[in-house]
Amino acid sequence: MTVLDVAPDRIGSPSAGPDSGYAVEVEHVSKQFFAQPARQVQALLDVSFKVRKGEVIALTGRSGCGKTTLLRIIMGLEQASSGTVKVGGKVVTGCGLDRGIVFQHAELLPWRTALGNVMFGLESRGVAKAERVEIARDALRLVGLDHAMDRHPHELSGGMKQRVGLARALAIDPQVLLMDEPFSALDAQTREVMQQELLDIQARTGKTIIIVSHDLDESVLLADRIIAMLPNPGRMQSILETGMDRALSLDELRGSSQLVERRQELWKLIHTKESGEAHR
Ligand SMILES: Nc1ncnc2c1ncn2[C@@H]1O[C@H](COP(=O)(O)OP(=O)(O)OP(=O)(O)O)[C@@H](O)[C@H]1O
Repeated sequence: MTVLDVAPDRIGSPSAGPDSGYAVEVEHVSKQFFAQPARQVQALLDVSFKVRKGEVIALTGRSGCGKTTLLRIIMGLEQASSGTVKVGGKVVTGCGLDRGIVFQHAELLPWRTALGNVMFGLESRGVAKAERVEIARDALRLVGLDHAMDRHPHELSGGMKQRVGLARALAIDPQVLLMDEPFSALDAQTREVMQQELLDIQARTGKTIIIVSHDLDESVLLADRIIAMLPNPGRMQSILETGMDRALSLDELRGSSQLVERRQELWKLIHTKESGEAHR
């Protein structure tokens, strides 16, 4: 047992809002960027969906369909031009302790150890030092880095760095874990190991997870539901239930006909033309 299993409010939870029963509610979110005075990019147009507590959702689509922008808006790193996002029934107005984020590259502080990096996020949140150490150790154990807590980033492999990034996000015990292409920079074998570990951690902690991925297999394997998105303007095409049997390991699912069928279905959805035809 770790602190992450047993003490959800150890670090302090965000002020409670009315509980809608959903972990995340995205309501009519649009986003325009004004890249140059005369050039407006419609990164997102009227995106709405709800995420149940403990659900794993993938945001998938071709390059430029607004996946990262949507994740950043949910995180509170970017403001929607219109529409709202609620987390635990509370409108998002900026970053908060109820959300943790993992990026494609962990961006660790090079002068700090793995433990020091995980503790860093807790420092700015005013957690007492003894408690910081304990929570950071628990988080690093959860991601399988018991043996490497005192190593600096240059002594860690790519997969280990991503594990530290995951531990850093989990240490604040967020209600929702947001992940932006977290495994795409890893070699294929490490990626497969980490995908399984993520689902194991999810099963243990019950975290709600929203993961951005352009990898269709990864989306189908990890998610309960997939938000299929289209570009120009960035928008939702549809929501696909993956229906994967969670009693099976990812290794077992990788060889299944169900995965092949769902991947093909998803490919068609994200390559839909306005007319409804699929193109290559
Ligand atoms: N800060 C910004 N300023 C101007 N345009 C932006 C900005 N951020 C994103 N965009 C534009 O918004 C659109 C959506 O970008 P976003 O990065 O969210 O897409 P994505 O689906 O995550 O793409 P990829 O899969 O290539 O990472 C793109 O056209 C992009 O060029």
